[in-house]
Parts: sequence; C-alpha cells; structure tokens
Amino acid sequence: MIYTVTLNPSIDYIVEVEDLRLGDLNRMKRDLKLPGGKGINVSRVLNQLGVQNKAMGFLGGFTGRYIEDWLHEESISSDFVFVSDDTRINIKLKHGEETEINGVGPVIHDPEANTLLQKLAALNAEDVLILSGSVPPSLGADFYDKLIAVCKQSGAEFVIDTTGAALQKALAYQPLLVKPNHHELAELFGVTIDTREEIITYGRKLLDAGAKNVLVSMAGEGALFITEQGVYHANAPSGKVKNSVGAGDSMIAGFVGTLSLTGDLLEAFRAGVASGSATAFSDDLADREFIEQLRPLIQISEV
Ligand SMILES: Nc1ncnc2c1ncn2[C@@H]1O[C@H](COP(=O)(O)OP(=O)(O)O)[C@@H](O)[C@H]1O
Ligand SMILES: O=P(O)(O)OC[C@H]1O[C@](O)(COP(=O)(O)O)[C@@H](O)[C@@H]1O
Repeated sequence: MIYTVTLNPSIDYIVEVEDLRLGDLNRMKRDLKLPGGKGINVSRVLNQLGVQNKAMGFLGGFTGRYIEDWLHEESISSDFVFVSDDTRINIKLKHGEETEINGVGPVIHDPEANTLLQKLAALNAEDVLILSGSVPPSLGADFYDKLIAVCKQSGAEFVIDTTGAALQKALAYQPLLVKPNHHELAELFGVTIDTREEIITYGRKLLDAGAKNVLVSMAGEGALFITEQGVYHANAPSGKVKNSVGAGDSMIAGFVGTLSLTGDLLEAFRAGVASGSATAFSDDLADREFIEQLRPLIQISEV
C-alpha cells in the first residue's frame, strides 16, 4: 500500500486577475479553491491512476474539514490527525505569471505529532511512504528524521519531496525517489545551474549520497531521470499551461504509481512526465484520461 504524508496541507486558493496593480483595488477574473499540499496532490493523482493509497498528515479547522470532505468525495482513503489550529490557505495568483504565497501552517502540539508517528508504526515492508512538502515550524526541523526512522524500522520504502537540509539528511537513508526541480537542485548545492550537463552532475551527487532514483523536473523542458541503470531525458509535450500548481506532485504520483503497478523504471518515468504535463495543462490536477492521452507523446532518450 502507498501512504502519502502531508505535514502541512493547504487549501490552494487560485486567483486570476487581468492585470495586477499593487496598492490598488483588483477584481478577480476567476477564482478556484482546491485541496492542496504535496502529499494530498500525490494521493489524488494516484487515485486517478487506479492506485490504492491512503492520505495522512495533519488537518485542522474548517479548512481541514474542506479537504477531508473533498478526499471523501473522491473516495480517497485518509487517516489524518486532527489539530486545533486551522489548516493554511495558500494563494496562487495568476497575473500573466504565477505568484505563490504559501502560509506557515498551524501549530502542531507534541501529542498530535506523536499520534502520527504511532499511526505510521503500523507500516510493513510491502509499503511505500511518500513524504511531501514543507514542515510546519512548530514540528521542528527534524520531524522528517523521525518519520524516516519509523519507516526504516518497518522495512518500508520511502520517497521524499522536500528541500534544503531535510532533503540532504534523508539521502543517507536510501529513498526510493527524490524529485527536486532544477531550481531546487541548484539551491541544494548553493550553485547556479545553466546546462543539462550540470543538472546531471549535481543529480548524480544525490544518487552517490544514497538516493535510489533521482528525477529532476524542468517544467516545460521535461525531466531528467538519473539512476544506476543510466541517465535519461524525457521531453514535455507542448500544450497550453492552465495551472502548473501540483505538476511536480503529479509527476511523483505517475512515477511511484506506475512503478508499483509494473516494476518498470522507464515506464514509471514516462508516466511521471505525462502526469506532470497533464496537470500543467489542466485547471485542477490531471485526470486519468488526459494522462493516458499524453503518455504516448513522451519520448525517452538515453543521455
Ligand atoms: N509548462 C509546462 N509544459 C509542459 N509540461 C510541464 C510544464 N510545467 C510542468 N510540466 C510537467 O510537470 C513536470 C514537473 O513540473 P515542474 O514545474 O518541473 O515541477 P515542480 O512543480 O515540482 O516545480 C515537468 O517535468 C513536466 O513534465
Ligand atoms: O509545503 P509547501 O512547500 O509550502 O508546498 C505546498 C504547495 O505545494 C503544492 O503541493 C504544489 O506543489 P508542486 O507545484 O511542487 O507540485 C500546492 O498544492 C501547495 O500549495
């Protein structure tokens, strides 16, 4: 079974304005509220792909209930710890460009944090745990270390999609997959990255540090897949970008879901890119039909 953990879910409030004027009254052209947070997005796309999974993490208040109801409507199994503070609302402003303002997240108290750790102690070696997104500051910067320790004890595999020191520290525990985008990869090493060769050089360092598979996503430029077996590039199909929020999460869902169904790394890579692009070309996350439509358009070549 695949479990996703979202420590800091959100309602993504997507707001479109014609022309943003700071310091002035702006009227919305369109707005949309979606459940968000990286693991929740992964769960929703896994569900589209017909891959059974359970969404876990922390939810709170009216915003938390909104997300739980949405998942229930989509028949996604969930087991969140409820906290007293409200789940955050992240603003995704579309004004020709995409500007994001993400909230800090609720305060999580120690007993609530321990409840999540206890729930995860029931994992077993057949399971995959997907750890995604930022950590609410009240949990402490080492909370992913605690989750990874519980996961390792159970023999389950884990995937981690986060940034900075938390990602760096996780590598030694041999995650099944890490998926930085090329900006996050550069930030991790404190460098600027301009070429595909440089992405491969730094991506390999993640492999050397312990990751079993490394996906580096490059938005409209597709992605690089760096693994012991070789280095591969996949194109992103062309299309009209509607809302790229969640494209990276969709890629993780496509990859992990397809790997769990087929055991084939390159098919997993192809499905990951198709799922990411299908989300970028949709208002909400990708649906199954669109992912299947894009899948044959993804060409993979060995670099
Ligand atoms: N503009 C785009 N055109 C086509 N595909 C896209 C676009 N933006 C994202 N994607 C797809 O989604 C994947 C992940 O997107 P990316 O923006 O790199 O991740 P993240 O959301 O983590 O920053 C890309 O590898 C690509 O397949
Ligand atoms: O936990 P963080 O880093 O604040 O990110 C949360 C945000 O990331 C998202 O999951 C989207 O992530 P991606 O675009 O990287 O796939 C949003 O739904 C959410 O608002």
